[in-house]
Amino acid sequence: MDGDDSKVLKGAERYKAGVLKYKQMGYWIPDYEPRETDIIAVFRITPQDGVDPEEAAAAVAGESSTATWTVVWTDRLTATEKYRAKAYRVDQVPNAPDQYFAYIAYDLDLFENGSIANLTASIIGNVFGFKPLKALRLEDMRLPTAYVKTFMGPATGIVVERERLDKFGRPLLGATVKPKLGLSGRNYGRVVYEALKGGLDFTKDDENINSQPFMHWRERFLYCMEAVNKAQAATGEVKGTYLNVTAATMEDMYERAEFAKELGSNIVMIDLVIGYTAIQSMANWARKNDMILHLHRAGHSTYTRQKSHGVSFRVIAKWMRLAGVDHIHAGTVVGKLEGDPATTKGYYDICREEFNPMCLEHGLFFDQDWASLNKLMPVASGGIHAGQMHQLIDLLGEDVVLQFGGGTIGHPMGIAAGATANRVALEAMILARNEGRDILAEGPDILADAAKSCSPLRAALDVWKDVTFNYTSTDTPDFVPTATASV
Ligand SMILES: O=C(COP(=O)(O)O)[C@H](O)[C@H](O)COP(=O)(O)O
Ligand SMILES: [Mg+2]
Repeated sequence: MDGDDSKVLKGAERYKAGVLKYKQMGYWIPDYEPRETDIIAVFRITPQDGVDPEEAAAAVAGESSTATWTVVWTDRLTATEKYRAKAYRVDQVPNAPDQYFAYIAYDLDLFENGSIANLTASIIGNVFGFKPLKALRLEDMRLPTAYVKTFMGPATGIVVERERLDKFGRPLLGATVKPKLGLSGRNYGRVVYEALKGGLDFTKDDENINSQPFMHWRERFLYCMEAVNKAQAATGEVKGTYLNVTAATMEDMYERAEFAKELGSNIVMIDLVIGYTAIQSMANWARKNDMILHLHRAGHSTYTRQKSHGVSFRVIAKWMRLAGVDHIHAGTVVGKLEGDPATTKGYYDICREEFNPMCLEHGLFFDQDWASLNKLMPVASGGIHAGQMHQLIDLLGEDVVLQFGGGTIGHPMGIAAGATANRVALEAMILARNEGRDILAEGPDILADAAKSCSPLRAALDVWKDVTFNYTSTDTPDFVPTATASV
């Protein structure tokens, strides 16, 4: 094409058969002011060498909305200017000369109401394999109220979950049953009973426990619910165990969920790998059946962890709040798995706030109003132990489930003692916080004092005292963090 190839072409020139730049086709509109009802996505783009970043942004807008590689006259049968996504801003990423943040606005009419599958087919569809880009990452999205309101949101929500469990003013405590695979139903149920009787609120199936030859699902559900009922009778507290209903088909998942309900379970669990449509179906089921729905984010790190390509977990957290799960694994900062403090704070805010103000330091690129959707309980899990209680409460706050799998079941005095150590550590720390003490600075002393009258806590502190996971985070914010982030 001759002349200025960054200008939007008009009339006959625009619709002549052939190939045009995406900018010429109208996908780069630098003076576009997004409408209140537009969905906005910010992508991190790494253009191929020699590709103009604005053209790359326009290409992303094109391929994630209406365009193909060549001019098609059938565009003229549509309200094409409305349906074209519009790249309107490109900023260099701080300290990454080959990367750019591209802002793209999408008209609401491009999307079906209440469907994560439909949203994602556009926003993370073809575009991630696009040749002019070396890499592409979806960093954040602004979801307009008009769109948020087409979703049901969390089936139960934090407020109602606490009321059903009759537990207030402190984080909830859980544990993932270990070993992850291989226990028989009877032994599995014993682990659950010991952990709940010892002081935990919840136990949980691990992500990969479904219905294997060593323990079929009905066997697990029967022994687990026997354990829950006995532990409730022994302690006088409400207890729960996340029964993982993840299975090969929706029919199997419904069957398992119905059986969990029949046995009196207050919670069921699914894995992120079941897919967005299955998650939304299970959220609808949970809402109709007064069931808390726990989501384990199994698989997310395959596409969330690397900064240059994939989808940020903050976007997954937003989609999951829309989709309607009640619990979501959101990181621990101090544990065994990836979790920068500032980035993690952004995820927790997405789960728990009514309104997220823009906060680049925590990776939040936009204001986000949650329009009265229920709050989603974040779950901190993965390599944590009682000796970190002060850090966990300081970093993650009160509306969170703290899950100690190895940190309960690996206790030298047994599973119930492991649970007691965690419960005593938690209650000592909440009491100290409520008395106005500086728990971050005084945490180790508070724990040591509590351990004087609790030998299980003493043993936990002794055995895990030196365990930390100090590695450099991969997924860090690009904008200078403010003082130490606490959620
Ligand atoms: O099995 C565990 C934790 O076990 P343990 O407590 O013994 O380490 C969970 O699968 C991880 O928390 C998942 O990670 P994330 O919560 O980051 O999704
Ligand atoms: Mg696990």
